[in-house]
This record gives sequence, C-alpha cells and structure tokens, in this order.
Amino acid sequence: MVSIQQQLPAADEFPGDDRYEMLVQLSPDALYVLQNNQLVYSNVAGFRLLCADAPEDLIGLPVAKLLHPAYLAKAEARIAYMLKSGQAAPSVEQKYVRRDGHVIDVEVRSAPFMYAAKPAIQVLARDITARKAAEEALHFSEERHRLAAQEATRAKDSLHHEKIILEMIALDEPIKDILREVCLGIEWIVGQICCSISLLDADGEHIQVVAAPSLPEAYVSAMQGMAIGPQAACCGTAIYLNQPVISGDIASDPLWETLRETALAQGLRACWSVPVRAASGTVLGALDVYFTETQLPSKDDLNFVSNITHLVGVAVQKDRVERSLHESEERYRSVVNCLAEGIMVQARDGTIVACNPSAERILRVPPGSAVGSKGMNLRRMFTEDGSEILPEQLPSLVALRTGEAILNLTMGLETADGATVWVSQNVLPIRQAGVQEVSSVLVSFTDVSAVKEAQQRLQFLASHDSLTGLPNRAFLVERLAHALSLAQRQTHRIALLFLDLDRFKHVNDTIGHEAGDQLLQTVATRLSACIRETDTLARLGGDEFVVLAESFDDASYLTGLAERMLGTISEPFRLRGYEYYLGVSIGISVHPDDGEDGNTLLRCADSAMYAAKEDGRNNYRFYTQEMNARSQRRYHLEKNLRHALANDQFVLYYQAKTDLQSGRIVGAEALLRWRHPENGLVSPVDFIPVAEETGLIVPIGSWVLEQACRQAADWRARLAPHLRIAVNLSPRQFQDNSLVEAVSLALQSSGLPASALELEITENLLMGESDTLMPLFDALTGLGVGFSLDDFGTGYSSLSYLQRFPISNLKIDRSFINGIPANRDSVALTQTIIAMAKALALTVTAEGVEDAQQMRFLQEAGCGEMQGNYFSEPIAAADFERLLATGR
Ligand SMILES: Nc1nc2c(ncn2[C@@H]2O[C@@H]3COP(=O)(O)O[C@H]4[C@@H](O)[C@H](n5cnc6c(=O)[nH]c(N)nc65)O[C@@H]4COP(=O)(O)O[C@H]3[C@H]2O)c(=O)[nH]1
Repeated sequence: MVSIQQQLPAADEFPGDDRYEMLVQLSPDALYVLQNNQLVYSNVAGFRLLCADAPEDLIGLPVAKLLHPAYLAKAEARIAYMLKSGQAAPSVEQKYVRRDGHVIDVEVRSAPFMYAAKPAIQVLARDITARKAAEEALHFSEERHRLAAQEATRAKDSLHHEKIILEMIALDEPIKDILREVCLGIEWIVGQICCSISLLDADGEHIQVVAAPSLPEAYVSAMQGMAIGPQAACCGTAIYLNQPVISGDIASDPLWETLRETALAQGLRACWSVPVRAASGTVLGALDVYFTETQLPSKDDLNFVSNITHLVGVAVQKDRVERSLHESEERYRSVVNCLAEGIMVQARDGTIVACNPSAERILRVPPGSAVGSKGMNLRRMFTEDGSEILPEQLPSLVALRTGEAILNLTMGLETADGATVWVSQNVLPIRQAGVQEVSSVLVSFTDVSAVKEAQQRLQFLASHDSLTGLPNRAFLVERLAHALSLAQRQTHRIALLFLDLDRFKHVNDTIGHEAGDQLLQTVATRLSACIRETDTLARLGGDEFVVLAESFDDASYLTGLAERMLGTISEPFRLRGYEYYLGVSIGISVHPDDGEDGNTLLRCADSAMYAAKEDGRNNYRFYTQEMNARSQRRYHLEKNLRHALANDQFVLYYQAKTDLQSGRIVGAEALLRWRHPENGLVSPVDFIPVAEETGLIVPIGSWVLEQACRQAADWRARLAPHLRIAVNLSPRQFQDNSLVEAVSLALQSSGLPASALELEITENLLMGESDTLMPLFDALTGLGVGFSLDDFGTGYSSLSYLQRFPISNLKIDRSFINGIPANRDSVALTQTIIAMAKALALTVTAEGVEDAQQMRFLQEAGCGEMQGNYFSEPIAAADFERLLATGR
C-alpha cells in the first residue's frame, strides 16, 4: 500500500525554488496550505482575499476561523478524505470569513501534498462572491417571476371561482350546492388540502357541517353537532371567538383535545379555520382548511380563504333571508287559507290572481277554479235595497278606477247555482312601490248571510204579527204611507177596511187564551182568502184587523170585499170539538174622500166600525162625517179620563135594592158617575169600557170600593144597620194583584163588616182561567165578602160556574125583566132562574124593574129582591140618604 508521503508531491521544496515561489506568490488565485487543520501558508492573493495585511496575520489560524461554520463539518470531512486517500477532492463552493468579519463566497480546489515533509492540503481558492451575487440576483429574479406567475394563476383561478359562486348565488342554487362548490374550488386552488364549511345552529351553540366534499366521512360525523367553545378544535373555536384559528400541528395543539384522535386517524395533521360572518359581523359559521402534513397556512392562502368566506357569508345570509321570507310567506298563506274570510286579489284586467278556499266556498265556485279566471261567475249582484249593481259599478272596478278603498259594503250575490249569498266586503287598492296607478285590488269579504237572514227575520218580526203571521200595525202604517204617496201622485183611490170581531172577547174568555189564539189564526186565514194580492191584510192587535185596498175600480169592490169577509167569519169555527160563532163589524174609509193622511183614514175607518157595531154588529159601514164627531168624543174621553181621578171628578150614585116581600130597602148598588166639567154627568156605559181598555179601571175601582164602603158604614151607623152595599168589579181588576188588598183596605178603613159588602161580577170573568181566579175568590171570601153574579141569563148561565165559584146572589138581567109579562121566553127564563137559584140556595135580585106589573110577577115568582127605576133610579148619596130616612 502506498503511503501518503510517497504519493504526495514534495511541495515543501518550493520555498527554496524562487521561480516556483514567485509563481505561487503572483498567482491571482489565493493559495493556502493547511496542515493539522491550521493554515501554514498563504500567498499574497490568499491574505488579500481574507483581508489580512500580511501572511503572518493568517499563519497558525485554525481552519474553523477561516471557514463559515456552516461549511466546517463538510470541509473537515473533505480534508480527512483527501489526507487519507491522497486524492484531490472535487471543487466545491464554500464561504470564508474575512478578517474584517465579512463572509465571502469562494470556489475551492484542494489536493493533498507533502509540505515540509508532512502531509498537508493545498487549497486553491477563488473569490466568487460577485458571481454568486449575480447568480443569486438571477435566481431571485427567476423566483419572483415564478411566484408572480403562480400568483397570477391563483388570482385568475380565484376570480373564476368567485364568479362561479356569485352566479350560483344569483341563480338561487341550493345553498348546499353553493357551499360544496366553494370547498371544491378552494381545494383545487390551494391544492393538497381538504376544505369544509360548518354553520352555527339556531341555538347558537352547536354546529352542522354543511359542506365537506373531500373530508373523510368518519371525521365529518364526529364534527356534526359539535358544541362550539374556547377549545373546540379550529372550527368550534373560530366560531366561538369569531376570529381565525390556526393549528399547525393537530397532534400537539390543546384545541384538539376532543377531535384529535379522529382527525389524526383520518390523516389530518394541521388545520385552520376562518369565521363566516353576516354583513353585520355576526358569526354564521366557519370555513376550515385541513392539511395532511403539519404546516401553517401561507399568507396568500389565508387572504384567499378569508375573501371567499365573505362570499360564503353572503350566500348563507341570502339563503336564510329567503328561507325566512319563504317561511313567512308560507305562514301568511296558511293563515290566509285558514281564514273564514274570503280573500281575493284581482288584477287590473279583472283576472283573479289569488283566491283563498274560503272565497271559493262562500261564492260556491269549485276549489282551484277561481285563480286565472276573470270573475267568480256570479249571476247578479245587488245592494241592500235590492237594486242591481251594474258591471261598471262593481266595487273592485270602482276601486281600480278611483284608487279609493271601499269599506264595509254589504251586498247580495246570486251565485252560479242560483243561491243568494250576502257578503260584507272591503276592497283595498294595491299599488307597486313608487307607482301611483293601482295595479290590483285586494277584496276581502265575510259571509253575512246568516246575519242578513236574522236581520230580515227581525225585520219580519218587527213588521209582522207573531200569532197570525200577518203584517202588523207598523207595517200597515208604512205601507199605507207608501200607498198614499203613490195615490196622491197618480190620483187613484185607496181604502181602509177596519174589522173588529164581534163576541171574540166573550169566546176567548170562554175557551181560554190558547184556543182563542187558534181562533184568531183561523180568522186570519179566512180573511186572507178574501183579499187580492194587491190588498194588504194586517192585524192591529187583539181582534182588530185592517185591510188596505190599493187598487179598485169602484166602491162595489169594497162592498163585495166586506160581504165576503162577513160571510167567511159568520161560518162556525170548530175548536176542540165545539162550534163557536163570531161576527165582524167593518168600518170603511176611502182616500181622498175621507182623509189625506193615514192617521185620519184609520180613525175614520175605526169610527165607521163603531157605527157598524152600534148598528147591531156583524155588518159594515162606510165612514160619514157624523161618525167623526163621535170618534172625536171618544178620543177626548180617553184623554180626560186620565185626569178625572186626580181632579176629583168621580162621584158615586146609589140605587136601592128592596126586599120584594117587605118593600124595605135592604141594600144599595154603588154606580159610578163622571162629573165632567164640560160634558156634565157621563154614564159609566160610555167611559167604563175605555177605563178597562186603558187599565185605569184598577185605580178607579179601588176608589169606588173605598168610597162605597165608607158611605155604607156611615149609613149603617146612622140610618140602616142592616144595609148591604154592592160594588161592581171589572174582570180587568181581577188581573191586578192589588184587588184583595184594595178590598181589605176599604173594609178596614171604613169599618164596614165584610158581610155587608157584595161584589158584583159578570159571567165573562168566570169563563177565564180558574187556576188564577180561584185563589183570588178564596182570599176574598176569606175576608167575608159575598159575590153576586150580574147580568145573569145573558151569558152562558152555566150551572158549573155557580157550583165552582162562591156566588151567593144572582141578578136577573134587566133584558128579561123588560120582557115581563108579555114575552113568554122572558117569563119562562125568569122563572127558571129563580127556581135554579133556590135549588142552589142562592138569593135572587131582579134588575131593571120598571113597573108594578113586573114587581108583582117577581113577588109571585118568589124573587127575593128587586132593583129598578120603578122603586128608585140611581141617585146621589144625599138623595139616597133621604130615601133611607123615609124608611121605604
Ligand atoms: N133602563 C133601566 N136601567 C136601569 C134600571 N134600574 C137600573 N138601571 C141601570 O142598570 C145599570 C145597573 O148596573 P149594572 O148592571 O151593574 O151595569 C153597570 C155596571 O156594569 C157599570 N158600572 C157602573 N158603575 C160601575 C163601577 O163602579 N164599577 C164597574 N166596574 N162598573 C160599573 O156600568 C153599567 C151601567 O151602569 P148605569 O149606567 O149606572 O146603569 C145601571 C142602572 O142605572 C131600570 O129600571 N131601567
């Protein structure tokens, strides 16, 4: 094996060789000799290269002082290699440290050789600093160009990507597709990454991964629903802090406590997350970028992704706004669809552009058929007064034309199937923002048919009599006014026929009110059959009816009508197995002969009816002037009667009742008189019926009771200790709760024994409801008063009444006494009544005895008492007192 000394040239000789030495010294390249890792020789170029003043400044310096530390290890290995192998080493580039501290680039060629008999390394060094600088400048420039080109490509790609995303947003592509495209774009542009987008839940606490096209599924599932927080991987933390979060090494980053294992298992090593924000800055979610190597994002990547998150924010926010708009639209639609109110929107050309199910239901059109059609297929529209609404008057067209809203309009609609629907509607004009012209109208309406029907029913009830269904007085008055206004314009005649049933009160009292009502209904039906369509039959109340005849040629129509009505009412009425007979008295007045206005005509017809009644009932009379005076009188009577009691205008007359055997006065009947300041003494026959009708008979009757009892007590005390007093009671007084109290008060205040008071009642009263009457009779008999049945024989003379009610005396009506002795019927009847009374242990009083013949007959027939003008007319108290005093 060749030793290194043998192989190396013996260079230690060149110090002795001047020529060689000169060459070395003058060499433009630096030449150094290294021995034992120290510099042992340097030529001029050498020490100049290292900025030394003389070779001595360098000699002895270790290699480590000459070389840049970065090159030391390689240089030492190189030296060792050369010394060992004896081979020159390939040229290398190194960095030397000059004496002034500057570092210079050098190209070094080295070779081993023997120097001063020892192995050494000869180093030939050339300063290449300038070349290196030029090279570096070139490289830098190349790199800049490369980076600029790369940046330009990215910018182009980014722009293209953003354009795609913007187009997708503009085209309302599904948000999931947009976000997926964002991820794919970033992955492609950045390269070597996976990207995902997560959004914050509505609860503001959890996230949902909405796009992660390249992330492993296992990792995405682990992220799904993750809670945000200060240490919730990059995504949850970025959302929580609303700022970017970067993890260069998932394996060591404490943020990844929970997801670390899953992430690493899926090969994810680093991650960074940028918040996705709304325009307001509120965080909506985050965009994550994952690396499969531990690394940090470049500034460019960060900027690029940050820019993209703005677009993601816009897309997410737009989607949310649209979704909430859609939801609110849906809500409104479902509200509108559920409304009972009909809603329709009609465009300018009449096309229905929206219509809810209620509108279709109310207007009876098939579901779904309205939208797109020009109308609701209505046959007719009309206002509340029935007048037709013409097409150009349609509320929707009016609102479109005028731009004014129409509110609460009630109108009737005849639908395609012929039904009538009443609606209350509002029509509101709709204008586009900033446009004056009305683009469409909103029609909302409710079905008010039920209300309308109720209203019509109410109107019917208000204008019709509930018992018979005939028009009532109010309707008649209105109809009459209308007829009169027409008649005045067209100069034709109209007539009123005033009907009052004869004997109805009597029958009504007999059969009870329920049957009485049935009777009235039958009367109404029969009368209705007598009139023409143009006539109006109304019931005024009670048993009064009126016919308004509006068009007739002459009076013969009226007489024919009156006779038809007389005829139909004279037919028997069958009720509960019995036959009842009624009559009717009819008064007729004619416009314009008898009056210009309705009131006058009614009053005239009423007067004529009274005249018919006075003429024996069951006939008709046309009004005459004379009748007017009578009706005027009655009107004034009613008016004055109201003040008579307060003004002390009543006075009692007394008519004696004498014992037919002894001829002595045993009692007196109190008979009421009205001392009218102008008309003089008014007969009770004239005013009692009016007092009964008006109810005034109740206070008047109490006054009579009190007055009569006081007078009788006085006479009993002074003149006739056994005198009895009879007081007339009207059926109307029995309807008043105060009767028993009034009787007992009269007795108490006068001190008259109850047995001395006899209450005269008529059969009419007893025909009423015995359930309500009986307690009153019981209470009054309980007081001790007696009852006398007046006008006996004219009514039903029913035996059952006499047995049922506590009657103690019968008064034979003066119409029978009047017929004695000539009239055989009267004679027989009087005898029968006396016999019957005896059988029933009742006393009998004969009324209206006017002569001795009648008196004797009664005496013979066994009648107990008599009363009549033959003995004494009704006379004033003072006169009666004188009569008592004479003892007869
Ligand atoms: N032609 C004729 N008439 C005679 C004769 N004797 C008596 N009269 C009349 O016959 C009527 C008898 O009274 P009434 O039947 O109770 O009939 C009474 C009675 O129903 C009613 N009335 C009178 N005063 C009262 C009263 O205070 N209360 C009530 N509720 N009704 C009364 O008025 C009716 C008529 O009373 P007046 O006009 O006073 O008529 C009296 C009397 O004047 C006679 O011989 N010939």
